[in-house]
Amino acid sequence: MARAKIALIGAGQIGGTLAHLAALKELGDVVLFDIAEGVPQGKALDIAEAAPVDGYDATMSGANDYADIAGADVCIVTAGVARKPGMSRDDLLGINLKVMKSVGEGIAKHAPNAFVICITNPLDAMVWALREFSGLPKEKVCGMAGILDSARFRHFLADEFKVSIKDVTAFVLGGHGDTMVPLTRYSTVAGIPLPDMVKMGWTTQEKLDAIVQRTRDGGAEIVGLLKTGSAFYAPAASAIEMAEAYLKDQKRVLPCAANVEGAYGLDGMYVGVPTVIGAGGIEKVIEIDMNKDEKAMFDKSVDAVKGLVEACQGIDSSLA
Ligand SMILES: NC(=O)C1=CN([C@@H]2O[C@H](COP(=O)(O)OP(=O)(O)OC[C@H]3O[C@@H](n4cnc5c(N)ncnc54)[C@H](O)[C@@H]3O)[C@@H](O)[C@H]2O)C=CC1
Ligand SMILES: O=C([O-])CC(=O)C(=O)O
Repeated sequence: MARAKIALIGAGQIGGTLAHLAALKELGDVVLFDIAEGVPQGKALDIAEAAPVDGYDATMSGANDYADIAGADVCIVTAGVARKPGMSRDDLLGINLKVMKSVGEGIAKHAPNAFVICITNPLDAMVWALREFSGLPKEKVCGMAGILDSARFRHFLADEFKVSIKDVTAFVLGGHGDTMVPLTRYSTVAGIPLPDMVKMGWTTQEKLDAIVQRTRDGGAEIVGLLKTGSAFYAPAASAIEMAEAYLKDQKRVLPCAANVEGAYGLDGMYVGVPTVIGAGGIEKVIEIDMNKDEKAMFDKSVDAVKGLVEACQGIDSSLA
């Protein structure tokens, strides 16, 4: 069977890391696309030159022309600008919206059958705009954020409980911003929900609350440390998990920004929810039961995303 083709739109910090991970996992042949001349070609050559050492079979190429992504099975979009200290993700909306327009048109023309994973921020509004601009089927366009936010939550929890990361599960839903919703009731240590871990004396409610807040601030914490940009290793690993689920038809249950129609009382908007990812793309949106407090947090997050979508519509009248 022919190898899959993976197009990485944006060859910056996340794009380069995605290419390397895709190669190490032998997910397919990789095309790195960027408007910056030389950068995608340089990164592609550098990663190809690591293949003899690491022993992976995957071709790497760099491109500045959308024609080179033709027939891609997966497109992962990181094109745009990352924030710097003092900025919120939402400050990137105007500039990255224009980028989504050109990327959406490029994918629609050259890779209309691809499974598209958007990473560019502010995530939920950008994946919505990318879907609008590309016109691709809703189940084939989604956004990466929930896996990253949940991974951060899992890391902090494993550290607090001094247990293996393998035994910690977490679900962070809602928009990828300050209002994201880490769900403690649905996050566990070997199946034991976090509120029970508090009752069992493994931690205190205060410490758990602080971990929840640190998770919400997880992106800003890295931006504050790096100063020149934002996180890229964990974001790339998270998107690769989604691409792999699609390419291998794994039916993984993963929190992703998906187009939610009907579930959660929503009417076709993108927000972070549990999904099933397989060969059909987003094959299912899972509607979980939320108590009053959880629903209130989720609704607040939905409202924040709606505000950003309206801001996009205000900037580009073709989206209205
Ligand atoms: N969804 C999430 O959880 C996360 C989202 N992000 C976001 O991902 C995006 C990328 O982050 P990095 O890779 O660190 O940024 P970066 O600045 O290293 O890379 C972005 C690349 O996009 C390219 N680019 C700009 N305009 C373009 C266009 N019109 N067409 C094609 N390429 C274009 C740039 O030349 C650059 O190489 C940012 O918006 C960042 O905020 C970052 C981390 C997590
Ligand atoms: O914080 C940022 O700007 C990048 C991002 O979305 C994250 O790392 O969660």
